[in-house]
Amino acid sequence: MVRLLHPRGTEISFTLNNGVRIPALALGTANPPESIGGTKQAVKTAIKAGYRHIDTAWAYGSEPYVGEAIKELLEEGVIRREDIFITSKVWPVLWDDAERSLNESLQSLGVDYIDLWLQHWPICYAKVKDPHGINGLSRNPEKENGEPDYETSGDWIETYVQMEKIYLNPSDRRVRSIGVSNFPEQYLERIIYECAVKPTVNQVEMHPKLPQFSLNKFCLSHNILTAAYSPLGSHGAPNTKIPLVEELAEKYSVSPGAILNSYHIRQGHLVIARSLNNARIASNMEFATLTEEDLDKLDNLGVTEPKRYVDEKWNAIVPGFTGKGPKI
Ligand SMILES: NC(=O)C1=CN([C@@H]2O[C@H](COP(=O)(O)OP(=O)(O)OC[C@H]3O[C@@H](n4cnc5c(N)ncnc54)[C@H](OP(=O)(O)O)[C@@H]3O)[C@@H](O)[C@H]2O)C=CC1
Ligand SMILES: O=C1O[C@H](CO)[C@@H](O)[C@@H]1O
Repeated sequence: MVRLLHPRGTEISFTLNNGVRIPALALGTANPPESIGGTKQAVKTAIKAGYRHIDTAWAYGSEPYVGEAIKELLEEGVIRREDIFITSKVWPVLWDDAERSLNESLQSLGVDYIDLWLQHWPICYAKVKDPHGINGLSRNPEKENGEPDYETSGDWIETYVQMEKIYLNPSDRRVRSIGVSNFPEQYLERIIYECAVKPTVNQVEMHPKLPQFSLNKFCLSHNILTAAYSPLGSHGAPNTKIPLVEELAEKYSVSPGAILNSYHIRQGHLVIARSLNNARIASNMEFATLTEEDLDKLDNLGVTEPKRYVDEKWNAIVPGFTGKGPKI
């Protein structure tokens, strides 16, 4: 007999510091350009399987496909808008125009509100026209020498200030919660000190090889939820091949992807895993009640085999962000 063990990762939710409920497991949609069209089917498959949280961003180019999937699911009566949770983000080229970012995300997604809206990175990029970019703007503008083209007169906090203004306007219902992404502790401290609205979430790369102990401790003490991106190790899912992860998958009769997701959910963190494959979308939903001993062993990988997979050039200009990009 096949026994269906509950809960699944998709059935667990947490409460943000503003009282909004958030499903613990999200489907990621930062799909590579060559397969971005598959996002629509992946979202439909995921929602039909039980996912209730989709993570996207202005910069991913996936919002129109997420939007098409939602439209069809609503038409088919599979869900109502209020049954699903959508996270989107403001990319640093729109650091001084959060309003434009929000309007374009809403338009692409075909919805009239976003559940969680994040500042994607605490940096300011120059706006450079690019017909092949996102909505006519280069996603990662570069100078002639190949260095990132930053808006040096900009202050990254401006983005959050604009976001909180929209969030705080009682007659504006377009955003239910706001938060940040890729923020080290000292950046969070500045927001907490200078802004009126504490971020609900800080979305960062996190997995056993990058357990983010200090940042998690800080966020917990400020009632900010951490969300783990690239839990599987990003492209090709190298973390699913870690022997300890495979061993635990066998012990709990779940997939390695489920072990990696459960590692976060079990500790009260959100997790975002991406897949375009129906079977993997389903297997990533499984949940294992990992013991403290299992968690300790997984945590130890961060000491013995530390690894960051998403290491963009611009990481280096965010002091405290432990990327390995070139110092500029
Ligand atoms: N805020 C930020 O700056 C960032 C946010 N993110 C968000 O987090 C999401 C997840 O991170 P991401 O970097 O995409 O990578 P993930 O760690 O989710 O890994 C995705 C890769 O794993 C494969 N995969 C998925 N499930 C399994 C499985 N069970 N077994 C084996 N392989 C599997 C996928 O391939 P396949 O499709 O073939 O299954 C894909 O190649 C993003 O999509 C995005 O939404 C990501 C990076 C940065
Ligand atoms: O969200 C994001 O996704 C890409 C990597 O997949 C990264 O540039 C950005 O922070």
